[in-house]
Amino acid sequence: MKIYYDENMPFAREFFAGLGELIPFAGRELTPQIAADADVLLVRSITRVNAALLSDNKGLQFVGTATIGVDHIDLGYLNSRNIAFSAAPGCNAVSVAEYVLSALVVLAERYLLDLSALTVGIVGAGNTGTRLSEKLDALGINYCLCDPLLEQQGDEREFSSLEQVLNCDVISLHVPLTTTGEYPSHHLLNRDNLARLTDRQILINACRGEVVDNQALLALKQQGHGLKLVWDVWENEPDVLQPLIEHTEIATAHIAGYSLEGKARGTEMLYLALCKQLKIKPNLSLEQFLPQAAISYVEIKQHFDEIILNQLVKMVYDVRRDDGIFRQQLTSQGFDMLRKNYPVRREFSAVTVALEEQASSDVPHQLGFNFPR
Ligand SMILES: NC(=O)c1ccc[n+]([C@@H]2O[C@H](COP(=O)([O-])OP(=O)(O)OC[C@H]3O[C@@H](n4cnc5c(N)ncnc54)[C@H](O)[C@@H]3O)[C@@H](O)[C@H]2O)c1
Ligand SMILES: O=C(O)[C@H](O)[C@H](O)COP(=O)(O)O
Repeated sequence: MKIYYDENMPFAREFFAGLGELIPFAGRELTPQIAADADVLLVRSITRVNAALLSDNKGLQFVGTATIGVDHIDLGYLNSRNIAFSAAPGCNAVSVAEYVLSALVVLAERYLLDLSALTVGIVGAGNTGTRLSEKLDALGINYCLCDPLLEQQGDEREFSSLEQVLNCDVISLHVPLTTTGEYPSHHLLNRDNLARLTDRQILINACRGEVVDNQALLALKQQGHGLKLVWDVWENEPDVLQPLIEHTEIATAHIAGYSLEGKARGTEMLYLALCKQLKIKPNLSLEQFLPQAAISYVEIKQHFDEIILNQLVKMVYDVRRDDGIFRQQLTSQGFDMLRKNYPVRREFSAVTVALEEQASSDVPHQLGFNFPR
């Protein structure tokens, strides 16, 4: 069995070597000719899987994407050919939530904001929006959720309309990119509703670039609008709208979900899905492969407070590192290379936090850090 896999998929060799012959490919360079003899095709979001790519392939049995988003996959086409498919829902939701949290901590310090006095509007209350809301709960930060689809399905959480959420101090977008259905998200934020945002608001896009009209946003910023932007995803990646960068507070190369755990969980989920498809009992798990974090144990010797918490968050992940790399190296490296060479980043769960008075605070644990046993 020939298993083609994106070279940017951590631990692919470890997980799939026992299942067939492994052939790596560069995500944007896969052609119909190369893909012609694949039995299994494992991609990430930069490979468009559709009739054009699979025109020469007659034997494909399984397609997997080690990502949450599936907007690069023609699901109808795979279905029409009876090709099994699996995505990796939730694999990097924690990673994105930690990206947003790091951005909030950095902006709070930059502008002397009291985070506990702000309300965060979360658009899209699925895996990522929910992980973010849990972390905000841990910190006592208010939030509103907007997700008309979940609301219609009877999800019991309290929901707000998009209109209401766009009044929040922080707006964080976590929807899939869709162009059809009752609530398409393409240009969900457009010239009209962007213009209604105020100078004091923060807009975070870590879902898909096309959810916000980037040209309209640039025009607004060029008129001197004070809206603060945290921008991880861009319309038309990898050819991003470069003039927008100077108008952002934090700009990154679509890496919000790029914690080692987030990417590797995607690989593990595809391994499990492929084993199921092949009716093989899985015998590997991610814990076997994840290395210990470079800083894996922290002892806090004084009363746990907001200052310590902010230091802790930034110690594990300071989003300014990725913002700096993006601004300095986008031109020389290119968007895709920045992503390919992304430095290791770990999730809070890779770090054990010991408090001298262990009972003094539950916050680190609720935020996702480990407690010592
Ligand atoms: N920047 C990154 O690295 C990164 C990482 C992971 C995911 N993403 C993107 O974020 C998206 C969301 O991830 P997720 O894990 O939460 O997905 P998910 O499918 O678990 O949740 C998405 C939620 O959005 C809701 N939704 C759909 N259209 C909506 C609309 N118009 N208005 C409000 N809500 C709407 C859905 O009902 C669903 O509950 C993914 O589809 C992916 O494109 C980006
Ligand atoms: O949809 C997702 O899971 C994320 O956007 C993911 O981080 C995309 O990463 P890529 O497949 O482009 O490496």
